[in-house]
Amino acid sequence: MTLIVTLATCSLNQWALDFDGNLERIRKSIQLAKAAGATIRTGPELEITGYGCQDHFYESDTYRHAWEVLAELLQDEKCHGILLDIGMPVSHKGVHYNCRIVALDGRILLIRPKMHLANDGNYRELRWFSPWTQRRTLDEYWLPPVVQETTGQTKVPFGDAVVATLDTCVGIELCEELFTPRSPHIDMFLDGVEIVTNSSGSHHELRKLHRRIELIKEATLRNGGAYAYANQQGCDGDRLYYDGCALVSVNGEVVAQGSQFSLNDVEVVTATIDLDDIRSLRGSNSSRCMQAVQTPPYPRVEALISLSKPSLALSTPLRPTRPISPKYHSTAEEISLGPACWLWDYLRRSRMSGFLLPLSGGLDSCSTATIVDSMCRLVLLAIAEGNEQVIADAQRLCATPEDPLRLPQSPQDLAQCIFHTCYMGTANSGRETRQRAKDLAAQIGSYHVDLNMDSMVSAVVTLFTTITGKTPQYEANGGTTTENLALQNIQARLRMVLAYLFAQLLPWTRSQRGSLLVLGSSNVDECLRGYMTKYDCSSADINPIGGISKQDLRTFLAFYRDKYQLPLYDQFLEATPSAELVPFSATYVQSDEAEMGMTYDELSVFGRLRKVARCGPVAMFHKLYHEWGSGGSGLSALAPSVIASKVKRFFYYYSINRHKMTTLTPSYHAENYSPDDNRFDLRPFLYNAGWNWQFRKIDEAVDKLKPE
Ligand SMILES: Nc1ncnc2c1ncn2[C@@H]1O[C@H](COP(=O)(O)OP(=O)(O)OC[C@H]2O[C@@H]([n+]3cccc(C(=O)O)c3)[C@H](O)[C@@H]2O)[C@@H](O)[C@H]1O
Ligand SMILES: Nc1ncnc2c1ncn2[C@@H]1O[C@H](COP(=O)(O)OP(=O)(O)OP(=O)(O)O)[C@@H](O)[C@H]1O
Ligand SMILES: NC(=O)CC[C@H](N)C(=O)O
Repeated sequence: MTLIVTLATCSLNQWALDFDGNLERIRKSIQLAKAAGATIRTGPELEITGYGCQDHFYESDTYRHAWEVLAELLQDEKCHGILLDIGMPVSHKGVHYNCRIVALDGRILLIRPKMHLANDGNYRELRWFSPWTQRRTLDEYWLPPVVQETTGQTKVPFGDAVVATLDTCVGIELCEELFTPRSPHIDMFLDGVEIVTNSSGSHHELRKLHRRIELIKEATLRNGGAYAYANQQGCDGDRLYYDGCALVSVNGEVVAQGSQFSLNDVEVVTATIDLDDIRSLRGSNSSRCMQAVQTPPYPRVEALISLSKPSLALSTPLRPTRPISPKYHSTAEEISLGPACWLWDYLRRSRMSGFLLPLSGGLDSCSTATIVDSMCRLVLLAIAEGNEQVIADAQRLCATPEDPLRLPQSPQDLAQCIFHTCYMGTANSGRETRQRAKDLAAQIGSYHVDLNMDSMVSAVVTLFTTITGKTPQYEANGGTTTENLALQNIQARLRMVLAYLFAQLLPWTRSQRGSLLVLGSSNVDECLRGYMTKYDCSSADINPIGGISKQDLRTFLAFYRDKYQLPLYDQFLEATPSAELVPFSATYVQSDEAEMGMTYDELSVFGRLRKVARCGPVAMFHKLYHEWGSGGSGLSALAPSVIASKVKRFFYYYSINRHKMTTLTPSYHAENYSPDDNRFDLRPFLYNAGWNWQFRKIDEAVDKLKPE
């Protein structure tokens, strides 16, 4: 007889330590799962506390409140009648674990601690938790009073076990366990487990989803079985955007997939599967059966529930969900959606009134502005779909004394309420950049200010002259490089001061309440090279593009131009990137790439080799010799000495400017070659920029490559 099971997994927009909000989102997901006919529900990793609590996982309050929230869920009868798999931290015998709680009808059946912790890149789970290393072993966990009173239980099994229901067997995996070479699901599936849940706290990185989906498909491809993946979604209080994409795979195929980027706080994804499909596939695979016989059994805890329904006996027959092709966004789409969703969460959760962006008419600040535009479009779509949370948040932001429940009527209308742009010109600013900034602001609908700040610059320079008796000059007027840089940096830095002043007072001038978040727009490449003034407009409150490369930003703007038919973007794409901080003439215009001594495309290559391929100067030279030199596939091979000088120049500038990364504005994490010193790329910031030993080795290699 066919046994049909409806599984529910979900993406929840949890927020670190927001226990009320997290509880309500979990509760809602359980109710939606039940309404969809599901008999088992899984949710994101550490969903009760939020994944990103970080050092709050040292605090006993975090554990105490997690139990209190769990007790509320257990005693809520609307959450009974379904097998629940809920995430929270648990302290056992003085050790902290990242756990899943399996519960049914108000009773806890099992606490399953994570066995393989995530500890690279942005992940630091070993800082707060220990892995449970006792394979297939159970201990007794004595419940805290708040749960004892609720469930009537005093102790429950704690450890590595699976859950036997009346008709099937369920295993549990937590996020990173899927990514390890010897994932627990392999042995669990071999031991007769038919459904594995995976609860994740997995954040977005451009082009990363493929890997995750391949691993999930692979999990059920060789062994047969069903795999239900849940993830957190949204900004839970940090630089990371968790990108949902709850998913169910059966026998190597995806049968259900949720959104990767969304403003919905609760998204439940269900799939109906036929257990017979799993059993018949397994029975026909002889080599798998032989391995299964040899697999040591897992301890089983019993759940007195039948997850399946005999499909033919139902008045409305349930049909297994058909396989689908997984959906992947292009990189440009990912940029238009991920940072936009993150900005919306940040804005509403910070309770600020909107954004202020110094808009220069260049590509970078144009990209930041475009991401805000994308956010406004997403908000309007969510309002049209009746998303109650988005409606409430938009009403708070757009309220007027006359209409406290005012809702924006268009993306431009929303931008007019919350988005402020400011062109801060000097004598060195070009007419074209000023006009482009104005045109872009009009297109997006931002409240735009176009000002000149020469009086401010000359006041500071005059003060300096009065005190020192010296007047710095631009190089073009006979000044030294130092004078030239100082005159540029003072313009750039005063823009930052002005930006914060306007962010604080612009709403007041418009009879609005509150103040604005200052947005930054340095991209990952210029940060890496240090081609920016420390504490200028790069020192903003948050930066949606700080983790995105110039190359990807160009692709993003071209995509946006085509998607919404906005020819104005051509002007930004065609313009030569320039800081416009020195006098220009008929024969000279400042250009980023000329001043940096390298192109943005080269910087992307250096950046990836430095961080992703973990290259020091010598390894980078070797790799680039194969890539760009005569051994490479490129048409115009570069001489070893040319490659050597490019590598040395990069490392020189990277190292003298590394200190700028310590004060980098918090940015949306998007790239695996991000130089973010605070969380992702932990390195010294005082280097011997001569790299004497390393550069000598490069010179020796170049000598060896010279023809005899
Ligand atoms: N090792 C170290 N540890 C800690 N701090 C250190 C330091 N070395 C210098 N510093 C500090 O950093 C300062 C130097 O940094 P900073 O003031 O930024 O100045 P700096 O890096 O010398 O110059 C700014 C760079 O950005 C370029 N730029 C300027 C303006 C705008 C743009 C643009 O794209 O819009 C680009 C400009 O061409 C130049 O390459 C020093 O005066 C000192 O205060
Ligand atoms: N004239 C200006 N008015 C307002 N903000 C400015 C101005 N010039 C620079 N800024 C701010 O300083 C940041 C850094 O300038 P930068 O020249 O590196 O970037 P950009 O002009 O946006 O892009 P690009 O590097 O492609 O020219 C800008 O993104 C912008 O936020
Ligand atoms: N929370 C986790 O275990 C996440 C780790 C995993 N490598 C990921 O990026 O999704």
